[in-house]
Amino acid sequence: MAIRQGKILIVDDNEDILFTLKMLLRPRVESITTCSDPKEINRLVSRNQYDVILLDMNFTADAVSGKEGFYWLERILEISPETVVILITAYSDTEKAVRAIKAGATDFIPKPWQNEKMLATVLSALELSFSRSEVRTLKAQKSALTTATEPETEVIGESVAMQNVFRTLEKLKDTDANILLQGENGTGKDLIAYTLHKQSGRGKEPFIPIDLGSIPHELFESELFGHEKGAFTDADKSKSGRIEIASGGTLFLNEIGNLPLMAQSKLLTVIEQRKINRIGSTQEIPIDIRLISATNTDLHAAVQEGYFRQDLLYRINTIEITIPPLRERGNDVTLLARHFLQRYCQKYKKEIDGFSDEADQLLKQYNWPGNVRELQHVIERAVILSETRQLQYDDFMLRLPVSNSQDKEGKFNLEELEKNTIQEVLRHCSGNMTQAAGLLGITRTSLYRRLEKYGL
Ligand SMILES: Nc1ncnc2c1ncn2[C@@H]1O[C@H](COP(=O)(O)OP(=O)(O)OP(=O)(O)O)[C@@H](O)[C@H]1O
Repeated sequence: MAIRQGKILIVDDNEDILFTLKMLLRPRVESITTCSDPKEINRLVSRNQYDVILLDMNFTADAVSGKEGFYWLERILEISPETVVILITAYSDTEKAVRAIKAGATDFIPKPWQNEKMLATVLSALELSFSRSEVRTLKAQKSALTTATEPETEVIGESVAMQNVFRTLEKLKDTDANILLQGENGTGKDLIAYTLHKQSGRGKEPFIPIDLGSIPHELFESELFGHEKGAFTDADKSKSGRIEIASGGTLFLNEIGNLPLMAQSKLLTVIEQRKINRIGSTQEIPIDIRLISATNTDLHAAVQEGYFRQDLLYRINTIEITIPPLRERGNDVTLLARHFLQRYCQKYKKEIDGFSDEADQLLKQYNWPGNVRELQHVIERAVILSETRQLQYDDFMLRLPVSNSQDKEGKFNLEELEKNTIQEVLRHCSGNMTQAAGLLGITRTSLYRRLEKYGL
């Protein structure tokens, strides 16, 4: 007969009973812990996530009333409200049984028990514990779904570069292939990932994003894989990870290049075996996810440099899509600028018809190191500050030494422009990194990366 997954704790001060129960349950249940001293309950339950606890009602201090059993039942449910507790007693009566159930026990077994009945009760208690855990996962999914904001727009673009992207997206409509989106910050990778999800057969299932660029390294694994109570110092509750929550739908791993090597190998195992173990648990949870990843770094170079696992890259990049930077999208800048102008005029109840010629020229000539996100911020800020019916050059606060940045052949030197922009913005923000990153429309991490690159 199959062994049932799950962790059981048996608490009874009679060693013979502990031994007999262990022998009875061992062939059918994966993990059994016994304990003869109820004072150990606090420690054990705080550090482990038991699915079911079999608890004696009468210990040596008071052999008959069951008071101790009720006391320990309360303690257990205080520490771990999700645990299924079954009470066992030699002095059973209906009144005690009713009290036990009211106090939160799931079942009540009189001593001496019949083996078959005991086994059936324990197995259905395990079943109940797993259903409860499924309900918790569904609740976590629901809250992740309600907190994940839906994009306010569809992907806008008429340039050749974007039309190529749209053609690839169209081909991927009915596939479940793992996709890697590559592109600079703010180019629209999040938005495209969401669009891919919505167009797929999983469109009605959850889309669960996780931004590996913004969560602290020490939380990566617990965010991704979840954890059991007691798995580490601060783990006072069990928690489903994002992979588990995304099951049935799409998991979007943004800034996957930030994943440390240790977590990379765990992720690889998850993708290959299609199951996960929460941290601190041996229980395997089957998962069914479509994976979309995004990065602003060159993962192939990271593989060469030893920062990224090649086998993982091959798993996540069945199809690789490069999202072009805004400066390579020609007239899309104007198209997007008009789109954002309309949106923010509505939001801030302003009446602005368009851009002055000078402002229009600036939008076209500017380098947009922070891409669409930067354009969006620039327009929003300009709409808020503008006092005229047309947005003016000065409203954008983008005075760039554009003409000085032409190289000998008369072409714009993009790196030079980016460096100048960063310097200008840093001066403008008096060196405040968070503010500067916000104005540039990039994350603080990528601002630091660029400062390092340009030796600023
Ligand atoms: N083609 C587009 N049409 C309309 N809006 C866009 C487009 N591309 C990006 N945006 C908007 O620009 C903002 C930044 O886009 P998004 O967050 O998708 O970029 P990203 O590449 O994922 O950035 P990061 O690398 O920093 O995570 C969002 O508000 C998004 O809705």
